[in-house]
Amino acid sequence: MAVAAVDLRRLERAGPAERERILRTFVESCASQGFVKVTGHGIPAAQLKELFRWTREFFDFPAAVKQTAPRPLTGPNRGYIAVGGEKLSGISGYMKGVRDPVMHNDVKESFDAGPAYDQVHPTPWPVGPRCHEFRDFMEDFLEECLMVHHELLHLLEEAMDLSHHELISRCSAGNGEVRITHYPPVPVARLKTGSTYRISEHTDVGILTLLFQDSVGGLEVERQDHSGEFIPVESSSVNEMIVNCGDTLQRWTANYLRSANHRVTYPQGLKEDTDVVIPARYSVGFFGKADMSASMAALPKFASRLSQTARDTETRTAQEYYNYMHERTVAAA
Ligand SMILES: O=C(O)CCC(=O)C(=O)O
Ligand SMILES: [Fe+2]
Repeated sequence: MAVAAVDLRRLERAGPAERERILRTFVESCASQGFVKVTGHGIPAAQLKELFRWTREFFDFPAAVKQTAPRPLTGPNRGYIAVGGEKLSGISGYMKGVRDPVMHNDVKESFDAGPAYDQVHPTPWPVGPRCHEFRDFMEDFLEECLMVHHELLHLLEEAMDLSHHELISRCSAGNGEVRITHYPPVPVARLKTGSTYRISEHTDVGILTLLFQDSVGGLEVERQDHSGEFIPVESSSVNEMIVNCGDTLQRWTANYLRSANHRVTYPQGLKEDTDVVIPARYSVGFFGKADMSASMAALPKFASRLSQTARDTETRTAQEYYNYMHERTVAAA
């Protein structure tokens, strides 16, 4: 049972029936799996190639340079997080209603860049040779992702018969961050114990995540029809973007669109191997977020899917929700 794929380039010349078919595949995949693969998204292949080149170069910077941009412990993700600095298992336990989730180690390092306009939570940029060029590239790429995110939300509005801007109006500021991640080489045996992941099972908190990955593999999503069972999500190239719904979108649609648990572990092709070292893996995600003052409550069209109590109890703003979830992922020093 693979994750469905859509080619948005086909919308350009599609007649009404073909347009409806493409949009239906998109929204139904978001509803049944929480994930969909997207090509024809408009981000040029050359820019994505350059993105992965910069990602590798950044993580090859001396540790002392990366440490000039440490992630602040509060507020949205911004800056550099060294290996061991984040535990996503703090989220999955909470989301599943487990009171004392087993904490797993995540073996990864990452850097998050937020919007240039955000002076409340400015991005700490690294200082050193090539750091200016890195910043320029990342700021341009973030702008590109914000446009694609906006476009995808328009398509979801159309596919779900929402009035114009019903989703967009809750994220008009263009909020979100680009995260580059490096998963260092790791012995497969270490991941097979179940206590260590490249990134442990979690849901994303935002609206849509746009993910680009190299060819190493290991990303898996939990089946919505078989809890606890995970299926691999591979990209045919870095140009094939993986789109997944976050908690915000699940809440706005009263659980119609699914914020599915996902994780990165050893590639399924290495299932039988016990003594190999899995090579380094790189991925880049854009995490679309709501305006900080936006409501987390369901949109009027979906509210009837919830009980009155459930409707009345969701009074948080996006900022309150994101801060609450964020606190759960900061690993104790
Ligand atoms: O590296 C990946 O493929 C997934 C990363 C991810 O799920 C995340 O950063 O939220
Ligand atoms: Fe994720």
